[in-house]
Amino acid sequence: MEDKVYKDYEKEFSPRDYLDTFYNFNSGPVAEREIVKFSLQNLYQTFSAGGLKGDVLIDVGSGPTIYQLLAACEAFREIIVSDYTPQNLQELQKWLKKEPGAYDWSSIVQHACELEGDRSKWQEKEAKLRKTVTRVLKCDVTKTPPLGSAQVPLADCVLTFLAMECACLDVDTYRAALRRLADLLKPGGHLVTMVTLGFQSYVVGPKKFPGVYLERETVEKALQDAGCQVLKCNCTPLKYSKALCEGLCFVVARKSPSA
Ligand SMILES: C[S@@+](CC[C@H](N)C(=O)[O-])C[C@H]1O[C@@H](n2cnc3c(N)ncnc32)[C@H](O)[C@@H]1O
Repeated sequence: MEDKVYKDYEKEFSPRDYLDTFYNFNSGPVAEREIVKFSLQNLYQTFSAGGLKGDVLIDVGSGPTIYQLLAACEAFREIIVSDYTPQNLQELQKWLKKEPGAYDWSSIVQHACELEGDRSKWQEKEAKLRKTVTRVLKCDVTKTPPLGSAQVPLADCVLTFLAMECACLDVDTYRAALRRLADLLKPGGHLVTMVTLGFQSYVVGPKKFPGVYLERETVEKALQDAGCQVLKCNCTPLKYSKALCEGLCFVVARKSPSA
């Protein structure tokens, strides 16, 4: 691997390399598979019966991935996905429109369905998710507003998985980005995030991308200072084989009802 660190997602990030590295559920590294399972389990617990639900969920920094929406698509009427990188948005559209060459998520979708009680319903789940995602938008969490000029309703839930620590290269930028995400929420809405802890960099194909080093306490404080109360913080020492990091943290926070 080169020592050079790439920061320009638009020029350098390959969605297919990313998917092949981190979401090759059947034949990829055990660590990456266990992390997907950890994510799906936490998402299932958060959005299944009796959990969070509502009209609109906005996923910020979706990347080229859909696994993070498999539980939520049962609980929200509409899902808006967004990412900074145009080629990621194209990769998402390919899957949503069932175009030739779209990434095969079926093993991961089957695992999500197994958690819900019936692995065989994976095709229905894919159809449900395709129907529930209504918009695919460009976003930049370092800008205000992060979704640019797109008119979006205030969300019942903002989801952001493994993206803020890549988009923001220092803690102040991370904290500002979380405040922007909280601004997308209705009062009392929920912010659900998965964060790589002790993060330094990750490898996508032949390229290394940087990130910000975050500790659990920094994440919790940033959420509180963005006007959110942390309801759940589930950390694991699981580490990617293709990233320099110390663990992961799944967090559910609630924006103050009076904000
Ligand atoms: C590690 S990927 C995470 C993708 C996906 N959410 C997942 O769970 O695998 C990091 C993502 O952050 C996005 N990103 C980078 N800079 C960004 C910015 N300024 N605003 C929003 N997203 C950004 C990248 O395009 C990339 O999709």
